[in-house]
Amino acid sequence: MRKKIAAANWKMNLTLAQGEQLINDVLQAGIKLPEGHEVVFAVPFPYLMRAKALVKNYPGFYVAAQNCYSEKSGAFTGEVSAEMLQSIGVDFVVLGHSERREYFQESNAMLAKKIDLALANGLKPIFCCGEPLEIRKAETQNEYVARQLEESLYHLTAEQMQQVVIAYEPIWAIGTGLTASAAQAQDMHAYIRAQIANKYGKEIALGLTILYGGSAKPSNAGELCACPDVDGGLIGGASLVAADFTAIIGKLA
Ligand SMILES: O=C(CO)COP(=O)(O)O
Repeated sequence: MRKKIAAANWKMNLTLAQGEQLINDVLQAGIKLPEGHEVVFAVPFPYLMRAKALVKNYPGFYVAAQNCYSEKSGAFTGEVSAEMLQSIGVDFVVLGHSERREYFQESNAMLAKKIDLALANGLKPIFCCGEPLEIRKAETQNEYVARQLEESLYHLTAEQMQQVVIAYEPIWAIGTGLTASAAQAQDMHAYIRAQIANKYGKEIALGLTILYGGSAKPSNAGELCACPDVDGGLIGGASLVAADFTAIIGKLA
């Protein structure tokens, strides 16, 4: 059975005190995670060690970085390597978020290098893909996402692919209040799984966790998570409110 994941992406929000409070509120909510369900907090770099210490004794709770650099080490002032993240006990790393692609010019090729470094350092990549509005309007979203997968992931071995989590985040749904309908999410998730099956075989595709992201909230998470190919969510705005994120964790099906 593939893993179901509720991942919080705080982006560039919250002070350390606010973040600690939020994690503690979620941990204290008394959630009993069923076998195979995981919760991930993708927090800003300066909070990673603290976040890891907070979740350490809670099975099924993990931390993620929101990025890492595409080179191993060296003279890259201000950047953070995958090895550094591993050295402080980080579990996952979000790679290829559309905000990084747009504001920091991250290309599919650069992301392929980040994926390799993450995997080489024992980090599980949460690889984000998804189309902008004009592509959705032109109904070419499948080709667009297929290319993102191909150019950043298809050099991986089958064994490496098993460590990857994919997050489908249609850009037009991020932070806009516009959610993909359950049917739109299911269609794309099924398409992604079929692409992975073509490349890596059915078994690996069936084991792949594919998250949905884009204005997910307690009121729509149940319907989204009930889709057969939606294995959880990568949650932005609603993950900043403990009660909302806790409610979404409860909707993992
Ligand atoms: O980008 C997202 C998660 O990575 C989604 O953000 P929102 O949930 O705020 O739309």
